[in-house]
Amino acid sequence: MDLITLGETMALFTPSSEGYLRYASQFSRSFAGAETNVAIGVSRFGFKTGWISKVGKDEFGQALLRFLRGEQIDVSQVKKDEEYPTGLMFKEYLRDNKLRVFYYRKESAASRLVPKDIDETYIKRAKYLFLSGITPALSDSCYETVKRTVEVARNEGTAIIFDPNLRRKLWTEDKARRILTELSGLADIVLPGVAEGEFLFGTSDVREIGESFLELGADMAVVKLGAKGAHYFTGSEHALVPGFKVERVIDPIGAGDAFAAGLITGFIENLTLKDAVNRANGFGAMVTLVKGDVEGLPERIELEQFISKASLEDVQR
Ligand SMILES: O=C(O)C(=O)C[C@H](O)[C@H](O)CO
Repeated sequence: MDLITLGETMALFTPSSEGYLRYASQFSRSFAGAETNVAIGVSRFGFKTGWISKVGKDEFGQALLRFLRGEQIDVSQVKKDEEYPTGLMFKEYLRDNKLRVFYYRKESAASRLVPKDIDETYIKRAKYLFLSGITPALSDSCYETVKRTVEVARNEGTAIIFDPNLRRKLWTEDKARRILTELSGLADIVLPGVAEGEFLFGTSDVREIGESFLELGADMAVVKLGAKGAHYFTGSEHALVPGFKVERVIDPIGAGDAFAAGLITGFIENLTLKDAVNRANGFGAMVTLVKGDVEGLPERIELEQFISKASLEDVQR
């Protein structure tokens, strides 16, 4: 297995109209979950991925598993909960590109994950483990499950990639800061945005943020700047890899997950760090061109065309 992930994915309802959700009557249904977004991105590049979770024994759970199998993701480690449902999420598009999300995930099947749901041999078989700061926010037992997974990965040499993915709606600031700091220090590679760095360390200085993650114990930090690109930091290297120009952002949600997916494909292929971050920037940019979290995740040929077109435009400028 090249990559495994652990987390919650919900049925996502997107209204066909703009304005307050109270007035919306028609929705399209897809799925949303940072960890499956990452797995889908890596899988579309031809690598073997798996997802560990729980879904309800309900129609949305069934649909989700069918969708992920269609993306070639191994779902053998997904349990079906008899009692608790698959979580739901709604998006609301307001004026001036303001977007709100509403969760119906309290007491969801995934929030009932417990450490004994983790098959240690499955973690051992993977090269990379991707985790986000969303999962430990779901419940105390999810936090314990993440901790156990991290412990197994560290013992077995599976590299841990952690995106703090701060979700303020899910927990208190104090708890979020304490647990995100703890998990960042246990990861090999951390992928924060500047806002998350500021939340954890009280500074918006990119260099200070990158170095603070290394001081916590990570081997590498890649600080994402959105369209401007990303800075990578290791003990010996630090550089900015500029992002790609995008004419019009259609939907920025999922760009961070796409970035993680692109970076992981680069690591699997042993690209140089600069090339891996450049690819990650390409993934992130491409996802914003299309509505939805995963609809814009590229296949290899599409990414190559996107990057070579962007380089050509740079040369002509
Ligand atoms: O907010 C969450 O919990 C999600 O995982 C849903 C979103 O689609 C995801 O975060 C996008 O990164």
